[in-house]
Amino acid sequence: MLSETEYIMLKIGIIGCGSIGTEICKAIDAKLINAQLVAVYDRSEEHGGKLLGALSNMPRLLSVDDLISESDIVVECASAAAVREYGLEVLERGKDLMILSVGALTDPELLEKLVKTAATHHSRIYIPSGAIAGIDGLRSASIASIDKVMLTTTKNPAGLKGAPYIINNNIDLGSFREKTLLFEGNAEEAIAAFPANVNVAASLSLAGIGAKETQVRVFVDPGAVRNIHEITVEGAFGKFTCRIENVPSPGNPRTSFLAALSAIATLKKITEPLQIGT
Ligand SMILES: NC(=O)C1=CN([C@@H]2O[C@H](COP(=O)(O)OP(=O)(O)OC[C@H]3O[C@@H](n4cnc5c(N)ncnc54)[C@H](OP(=O)(O)O)[C@@H]3O)[C@@H](O)[C@H]2O)C=CC1
Ligand SMILES: O=C([O-])CC(=O)C(=O)O
Repeated sequence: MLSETEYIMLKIGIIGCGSIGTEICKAIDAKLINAQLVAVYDRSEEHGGKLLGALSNMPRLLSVDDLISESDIVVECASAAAVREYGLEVLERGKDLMILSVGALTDPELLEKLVKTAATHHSRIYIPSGAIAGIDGLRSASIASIDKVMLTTTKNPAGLKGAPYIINNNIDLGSFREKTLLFEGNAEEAIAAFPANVNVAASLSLAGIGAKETQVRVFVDPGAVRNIHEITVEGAFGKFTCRIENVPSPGNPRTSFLAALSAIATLKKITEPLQIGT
């Protein structure tokens, strides 16, 4: 947990130097956030080196151990495996943790361990809204009863390439000529099937009624130039629907640009006195 003076200049360490990590680092470099980028880490030396080359105020490329020591908050933007490998250690050492690979938290044991560890060590876990809007409304709505949360995701074949569901079912992504339903299930099943494509299903689950009750549909559309997420929530408050047409990141067609912007906005929120939104 940060003291009042430390809020003045948050020390950030980034695990994962891919498309989201790069955008966050560039935002800190451009002084969009009142924070210091102290260290980055990536298992790919190439990605780490490329990122450093794109920054004017170069952070250090450190081991995870040293990165945690140097940081007030560690931002995971690598993979669900990275959450499992490093999440607990960050929190045990009293540092805050931001998680982008939210799908990791559909494992109830890991979620419980992380939350308990954060509570014991007075650290916080931040989950940005990521590539969707509507998390604020869902959190408010979930104070009363919720009857339904449904996510419908539509991506171009390039945005679904490499997913376990595609590989295990021998799906030829090049064979689709029109928008087609590929998958229907709950958020837990969706994360297992598309771990790098529907982390947003995990965020919705955490904000709402859990991964078993949150419904997910995944469409492939060869004509889609954007990553589209449609969200329907119904409950005691009434009903809302939300449709986000995301521009994919240039470096990773699976990941929407909004996901990186959301992480940047969350870091800004941590450093600023005025807190807007639920
Ligand atoms: N919450 C949300 O709304 C969203 C979440 N995401 C998730 O955020 C994460 C980052 O996305 P993105 O930046 O697009 O991903 P990228 O693939 O562009 O970058 C991830 C980087 O992290 C590295 N990496 C992966 N696992 C580890 C590990 N265990 N230890 C160290 N480095 C690791 C990768 O190396 P290598 O190339 O060798 O794998 C790669 O360099 C992903 O898990 C993605 O699924 C994405 C979009 C939206
Ligand atoms: O970026 C997106 O559109 C969503 C995504 O990949 C995810 O939630 O994992």
